[in-house]
Amino acid sequence: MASSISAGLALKLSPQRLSGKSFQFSSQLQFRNPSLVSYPLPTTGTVHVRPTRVAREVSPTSISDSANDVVVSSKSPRLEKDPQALWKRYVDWLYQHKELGLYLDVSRVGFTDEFFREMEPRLQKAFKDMEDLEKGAIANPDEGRMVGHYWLRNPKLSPKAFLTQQIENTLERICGFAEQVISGKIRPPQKERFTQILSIGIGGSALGPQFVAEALAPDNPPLKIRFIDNTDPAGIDHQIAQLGSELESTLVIVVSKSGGTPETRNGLLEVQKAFREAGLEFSKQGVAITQENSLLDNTARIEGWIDRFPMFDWVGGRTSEMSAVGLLAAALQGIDIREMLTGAALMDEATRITLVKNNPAALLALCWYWATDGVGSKDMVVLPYKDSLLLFSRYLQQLVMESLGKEFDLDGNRVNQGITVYGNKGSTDQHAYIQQLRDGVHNFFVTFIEVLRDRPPGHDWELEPGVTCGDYLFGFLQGTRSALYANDRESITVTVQEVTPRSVGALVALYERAVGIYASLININAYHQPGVEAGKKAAGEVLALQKRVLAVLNEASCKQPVEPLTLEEIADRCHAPDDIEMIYKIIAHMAANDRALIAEGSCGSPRSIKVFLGECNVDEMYA
Ligand SMILES: O=P(O)(O)OC[C@H]1O[C@](O)(CO)[C@@H](O)[C@@H]1O
Repeated sequence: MASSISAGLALKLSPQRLSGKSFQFSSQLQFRNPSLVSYPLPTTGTVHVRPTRVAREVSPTSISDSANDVVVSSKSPRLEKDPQALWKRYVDWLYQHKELGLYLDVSRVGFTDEFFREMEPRLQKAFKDMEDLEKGAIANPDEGRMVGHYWLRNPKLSPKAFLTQQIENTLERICGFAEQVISGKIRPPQKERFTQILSIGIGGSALGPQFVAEALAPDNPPLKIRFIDNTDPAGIDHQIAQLGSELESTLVIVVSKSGGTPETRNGLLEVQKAFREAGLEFSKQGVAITQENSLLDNTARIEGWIDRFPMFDWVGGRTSEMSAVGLLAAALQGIDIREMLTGAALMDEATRITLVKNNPAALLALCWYWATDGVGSKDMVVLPYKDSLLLFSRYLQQLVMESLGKEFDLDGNRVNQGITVYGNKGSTDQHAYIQQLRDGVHNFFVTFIEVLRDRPPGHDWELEPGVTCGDYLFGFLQGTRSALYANDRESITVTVQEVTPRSVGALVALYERAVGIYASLININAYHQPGVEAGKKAAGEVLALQKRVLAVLNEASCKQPVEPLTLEEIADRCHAPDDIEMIYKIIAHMAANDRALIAEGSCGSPRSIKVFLGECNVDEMYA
């Protein structure tokens, strides 16, 4: 029987208390987390709270459902504040990986022992899922493929000997190629050696290499890297202009697993045009990283580019940092890629341990579940206190959000899962948005990334008695952590000794595994991205409509005299009256780029516009 909820206040429902119950409610009721209720959410009526979610108790709450009345008040969870009890919690839960010099502190996340016990069987299932994955289970049912990024750092783990061979051969080829490029054995036609890398790719084909370049490239790398990761023409022009005459000594690496991503294709075409205009032969300076037989692979083969490296079907874009995608660029910048692989392999071993307390990825996943109620109710703010780790949050944004942000769970239930990730670096962000984190809306938890080594040995100095510049950075991290906690804002701290290829490899592996475990806890497929397709498809439709608009305008512009058209007329002649808004946007964009001319009116008042093309393309008319 349905209970009635009388609450005009913002509330946080405790899923365990309300689990499985139905409630009458009025429009006054606001759900702080609408995803806890079944869809769609009406303004009046009955809601059903999804059963069987293991989540935190909201404490203290005043839920009284006597006489069918449920009054729920919102209070932050009470976190332990007694210094001695906190110290005990810190010590009891501190995770350390000795060989990696990595620590994980989850003491400032307030999960209870009861929660931990309840999650234990689900974590054991997650470990089993991860084990199956590593053994080659089809973990991506709708794409019918294995998920094997773990094999990249331990090829012997792969379920087939030929895969082991492929991974090892590719690594050898990457190292050999990088050596030859750096030594000048492989060189551009008109220069002694390559000095620059221009990497073209997007998403998982860019974010890892960008993060690693920022984190690990030496001050004077053998080859400097820059990226084209968008189809923004001005952005592309900027990169090419920055290269200037060094285009002659630029190695262009085109990275695309599918080999057909439009942004990457466009970047390639733009760069090839720049090469032509500079009188350079692109094929002598181009390298492809892509799946065998993709469009990009075939193009590179037919055009005779310098080399091609494989992207394996069983490595997803967002987990491809330890494949050729990340390793080739890193090796060319003089980064020790075998150390990166070692760091990742060590972390992989550590995160296979089935004792939750000794498994840092499981601890992370557990904290995420606690902090977000297992439904993404809070955002993950990632704050590395180290400039070189600036791009870690952006890298994690794709890894976490593209993996976990799913509409349906594995049983087909609509769940709209995910965890929002953002952040830049500390202490810089302290002067931007930490104010809100401390005092404002409580919709996040923080992950601090701490680096113990401030500078290479021998370079430190005290800028005031007893205090270095790095002490300030340390102080700001600790201070922010304390200040947030004092106001019931939870945080995790990951600490590494230094930013090295090994620790960066370990961090990548840590988060890859945490995402895998968390995906299992919330029962979603972390290895596909069906939502991305919707945007791609819609973009394709816009471009198709633009072609029709152009054809209609061309026909009218070829008339004598030219016939400027209103938006309604264009929409009518395109047989797309419902698309008039999009047609308006297409015209406004074309007009801003001098490709359509406004004969009458202005874009500010769409109904007034009459438009035509500056030139009549007769060939187009009869095409
Ligand atoms: O490497 P590709 O195939 O060009 O894809 C780039 C990115 O696009 C996505 O598929 C999303 O569209 C990401 O998952 C991927 O990393």
